[in-house]
Amino acid sequence: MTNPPDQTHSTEAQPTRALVLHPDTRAGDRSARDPKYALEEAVSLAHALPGLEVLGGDIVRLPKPHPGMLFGSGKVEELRARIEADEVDLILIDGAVTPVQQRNLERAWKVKLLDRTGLILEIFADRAATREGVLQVELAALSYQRTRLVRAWTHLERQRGGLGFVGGPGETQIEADRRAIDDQMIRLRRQLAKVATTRELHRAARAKVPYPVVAFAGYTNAGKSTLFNRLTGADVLAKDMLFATLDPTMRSVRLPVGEAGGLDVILSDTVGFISDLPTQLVAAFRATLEEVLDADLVLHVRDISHPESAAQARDVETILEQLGVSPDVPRLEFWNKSDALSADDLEATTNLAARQENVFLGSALSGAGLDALLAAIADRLEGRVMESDILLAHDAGRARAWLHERGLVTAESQEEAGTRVSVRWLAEDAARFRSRFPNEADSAGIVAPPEVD
Ligand SMILES: Nc1nc2c(ncn2[C@@H]2O[C@H](COP(=O)(O)OP(=O)(O)OP(=O)(O)O)[C@@H](O)[C@H]2O)c(=O)[nH]1
Ligand SMILES: [Mg+2]
Repeated sequence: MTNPPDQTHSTEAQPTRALVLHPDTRAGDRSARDPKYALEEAVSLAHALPGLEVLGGDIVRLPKPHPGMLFGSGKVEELRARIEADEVDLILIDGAVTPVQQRNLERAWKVKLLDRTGLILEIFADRAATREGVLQVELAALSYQRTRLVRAWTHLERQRGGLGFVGGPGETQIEADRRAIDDQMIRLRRQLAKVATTRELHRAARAKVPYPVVAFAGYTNAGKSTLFNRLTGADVLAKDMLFATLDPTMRSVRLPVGEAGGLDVILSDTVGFISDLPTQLVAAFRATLEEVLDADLVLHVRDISHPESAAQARDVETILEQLGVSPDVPRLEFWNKSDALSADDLEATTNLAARQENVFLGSALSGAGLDALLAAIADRLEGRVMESDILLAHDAGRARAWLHERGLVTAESQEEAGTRVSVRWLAEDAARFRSRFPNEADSAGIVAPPEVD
C-alpha cells in the first residue's frame, strides 16, 4: 500500500498550536494597564513569531502567584482540560515564570511553555539580521538560559529547522552545564567586541562628516519604519508586526531649509520598545540603541491612535532614560497615525498637539504633517550644522588647509578674488575658524544659516 498523500509530505512542518495567557496581577492597582490591551499585545507578539498558529488568548486573574505552579490548582486543572480539547502545543505566558513553575506546568499540561522573556527572545532571534544582532541575541538567550533549565525552545527550534540561536538541539541544551554556557558567553562577548570595534570605526568615519543624526525611537508598531521609508525613499521592512525592525538602519536625507538649499541629516530607524522589555535584552541591545545615545536629535514616534498611547510613551521615556539619553539632546514627538483617528479625536488631538512646541501630528502613511515635522527637525538642528560659503583670499593657504584637514569642505572653485569654498560645519567649527582666521572670516563674511519659514 502506498502512503496517503499527507504522509508523503510530512517534511512540511505543522504549525505549532499556541495559546496565550495573560496573568492579571493587578490586585486592585488602578493605575496599571488595562489587561485587555496587555493581552492584545501579547497575542500580537505571538503572531510575530513564525510557525505558530495562535489559537487565541485569555486573561487569567492572578492576584497572588503560586510558587510551584504559578496558578492555583483549580485553574491549572481548568486550563488543562482546555489545552487538551484544543490540542495546544505551546503555552505563552505573558509574564515571568520561574524555572520550577515552567517545569511543573509543562508536566501538568504536556505542552511547551514560554514566558514573556522567552517569547521576545525567540522573536529577536528570528529577526536578527546583522552579525552583531545575531550575537547580541545569542548572548541574551544564554544569560536567560543560564538561570534556568531550558527546554521550552526545543520544539520550536526543531520545527523551524533549527533557528538555533543557542546552537545544537534542545537535548544538549538541557545537558549543557553552566561552565559550557559561560565559555560560550565569553566567546560571544569577544566576537561582539570585534564587531563593535568595526561599528565604532564606521561611526568615527561618519563623525568626520558633520551630518547630524536623527534617531527614531518609539514603541514597537508605532510606525517608525513607515516614516523612515517615506522620508528616505528606502525600503525598510514595515509591517503590522511587533519588532519588525531589529537592526538599526541609517540613511541620509536632505531637509529643505528656507530657500537656500538643504541640511543633510542621517535618519536612523531603530528597534521598537516594549513594556517589560526583558532585562537581558535591554543589556544586549544597548549597543544597538547606542545610535539613539549618539543622536543629535531624538524623534519619538508614537501611535497616537492606540488606546494605550500614553502608557506606551511613558515606557519609551523610561527606557530612553535608562539608556542614558541626555535630556539635553533635543527631542521631538511625532504623533503618528492621525489618519486612523475619528473626526472628533482628530480635532481634539490636533488642538493638543498645537499647544506643545515639540509635538507634531501627522501620518507616515498619508504624508500629512510631514512638512511641518521636517521643518522642525531642520530648525532644531540648524544651530548645530550649517552650510557656509566662504571666499578665501589667494594668500589664505593656511585657512584653506585648516578647513580641508577637518573634512569640512564640500565644494571649491577659483574666482578672480580668491577661492570660493563651500563648507558644512558645526557652529563650533565656524566659531573656531573665526577666532583663528579673523581676517578671512571678516573678508569672507560667513553666511549665517538661512532662516526657516
Ligand atoms: N493608519 C496608519 N497606519 C500606519 C501609519 N504608519 C504606520 N502604520 C502601520 O503601522 C504598522 C507598523 O508600522 P512599522 O513602520 O513597521 O512600525 P515600527 O515602529 O517600525 O515597528 P517596529 O519595527 O516593530 O518597532 C504597519 O502596519 C504600518 O502600515 C499611519 O500613519 N497610519
Ligand atoms: Mg520598524
